[in-house]
Amino acid sequence: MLRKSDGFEGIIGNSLRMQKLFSIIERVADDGESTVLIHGESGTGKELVARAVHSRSPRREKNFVPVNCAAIPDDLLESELFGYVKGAFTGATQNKMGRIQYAAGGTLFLDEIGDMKPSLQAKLLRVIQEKEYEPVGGVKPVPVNVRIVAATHRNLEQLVAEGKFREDLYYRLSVIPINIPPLRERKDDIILLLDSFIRVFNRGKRYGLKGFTERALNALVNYPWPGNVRELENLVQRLVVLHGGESVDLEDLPAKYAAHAVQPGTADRRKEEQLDNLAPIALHEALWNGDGINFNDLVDGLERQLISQALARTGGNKKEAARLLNLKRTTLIEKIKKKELETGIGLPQASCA
Ligand SMILES: Nc1ncnc2c1ncn2[C@@H]1O[C@H](COP(=O)(O)OP(=O)(O)OP(=O)(O)O)[C@@H](O)[C@H]1O
Repeated sequence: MLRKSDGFEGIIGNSLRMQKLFSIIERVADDGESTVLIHGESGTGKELVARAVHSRSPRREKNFVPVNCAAIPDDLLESELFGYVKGAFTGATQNKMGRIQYAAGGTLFLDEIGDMKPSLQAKLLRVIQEKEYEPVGGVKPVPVNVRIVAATHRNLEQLVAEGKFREDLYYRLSVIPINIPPLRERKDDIILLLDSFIRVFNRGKRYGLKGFTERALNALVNYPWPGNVRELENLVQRLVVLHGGESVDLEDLPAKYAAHAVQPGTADRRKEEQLDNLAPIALHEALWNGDGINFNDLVDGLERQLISQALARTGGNKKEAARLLNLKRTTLIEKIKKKELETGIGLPQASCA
């Protein structure tokens, strides 16, 4: 069973980076007004984060309106966003409400904001600064109260430097920047995500996917996931269809994933790498904010993750998990009880053959 700490508003993750992200979302949502700029590679969950900001905010009773600026042709985007008045152009036989108006009182999510053309950037700036806009063909400004949450996978600062994005809009948008780390920088979340999507895609299936062998899991954890969580989600969906009723072994994975299998003899090197990696993870600068850190929570979170991952790798076998963790079995059992992990262990037996 997934525990509350394994995710937030449908965003799965319990790595330290994600825990930090969840607490930022909570603060930002409480504020309810400031403009937010979410940065992250494709498939990292930018829309999920934007939805979480909305549904935790005082605006939650009003609409959350997503607009993908890259998916709508430039000439249509203006009337989509701002609406138009009757007679504005041939074919405008009646007034049409724009998505900004539809989001009034709520949140307008502008995905791929880096693709917005300069004339629209100017109109958007007016919405943020003056809280008003003019529909296409309109002469009277219309007041609107909307929170703008924008997202991009591009480097907006660089676009500003290249003269492709308005500097004043950039500063207005990035009042609160939120950065979503790519999956390869939070590998601790991979097993949790696999488990979570297996549950989702197994639902209602006669023969659900049983899980992964340790060899397969190792390859997936090593893989760099350029398409991030979306790619992982798609892979699990495909495996559920192709291997329902079985466990997925290394040979069952598509070649590009299987190519990341751990070669025999590299285990010791990996252990050393893990030790080397531990310090930067634990001391990551992003953890620190003005109020300092919550030492006990962070240490507890790290222990929970290590225990859940060891249990996942051993199909819930505590003796084996204790061996992987180099802990006494009794110490591990004590920790599991103390942390109430007994019924909520990361993966069910079935998820890791
Ligand atoms: N942490 C997560 N937990 C659960 N599902 C996730 C997570 N991150 C992303 N997803 C899922 O991955 C898919 C892509 O997420 P989303 O559309 O929010 O990403 P995005 O960063 O906005 O991508 P793009 O930039 O390509 O639009 C969705 O199906 C979403 O539900």
